[in-house]
Amino acid sequence: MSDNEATLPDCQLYLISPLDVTGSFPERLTRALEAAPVAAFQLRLKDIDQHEIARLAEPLQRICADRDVAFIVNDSISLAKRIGADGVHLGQGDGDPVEARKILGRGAQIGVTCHDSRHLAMEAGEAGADYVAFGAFFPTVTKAVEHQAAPDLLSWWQSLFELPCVAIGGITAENCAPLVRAGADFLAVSGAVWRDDEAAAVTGLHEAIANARLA
Ligand SMILES: Cc1ncc(COP(=O)(O)OP(=O)(O)O)c(N)n1
Ligand SMILES: Cc1nc(C(=O)O)sc1CCOP(=O)(O)O
Ligand SMILES: [Mg+2]
Repeated sequence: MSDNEATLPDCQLYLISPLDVTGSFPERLTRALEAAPVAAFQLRLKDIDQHEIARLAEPLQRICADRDVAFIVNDSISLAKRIGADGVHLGQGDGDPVEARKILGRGAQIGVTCHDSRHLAMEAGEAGADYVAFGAFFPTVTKAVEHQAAPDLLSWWQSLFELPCVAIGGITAENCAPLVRAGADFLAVSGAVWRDDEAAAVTGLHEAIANARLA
């Protein structure tokens, strides 16, 4: 192990779903999860009613469970509860982490979007979140973003707090090194995985993380 590797936290992949998980998506998810280690998968669907999301979630949840990948639901505490997800990701307008903890229990993984804000992240930590998410680090077409984060936010967080931090927004194998080297515990990635060959993309990200830790 190099000196750099010893001082950096482990950095794991956290995949975010595309908005369409119908058709061949379950096969694509399987390929992605079998290409290289992935820690978590977030089901991020928009403008679809909860019954339909629950129906779409079922095979994906099974694929994740079979491979020990945490299955996180975006936006909705009630949906996470209903389908027995491993956790929920909450944006600033999506609900209270304290309430999520009461409803989902001690074992649930609760993540909170903190944009580029140290204050929001400390608040989320105090509210009992299991991770804080900072972003967007790079331009993204997956979502219209209003906040831009820089790697020094990750270094600052890492130097002061034990709570894991997630980096999100436009992350690719080509641009992820500064985030890994700044101490991101997880890289959350959507477009770079699903826009083309998902297995090659996951392998590429995994290799890029390993190389960044060695450099
Ligand atoms: C890991 C992770 N980080 C941030 C987000 C963004 O959440 P939010 O701000 O609620 O925006 P939407 O994803 O709901 O559009 C996320 N989903 N996951
Ligand atoms: C869902 C999401 N939240 C962001 C934030 O900054 O909070 S950026 C983002 C999009 C992530 O997808 P991609 O990897 O395709 O950029
Ligand atoms: Mg949200």
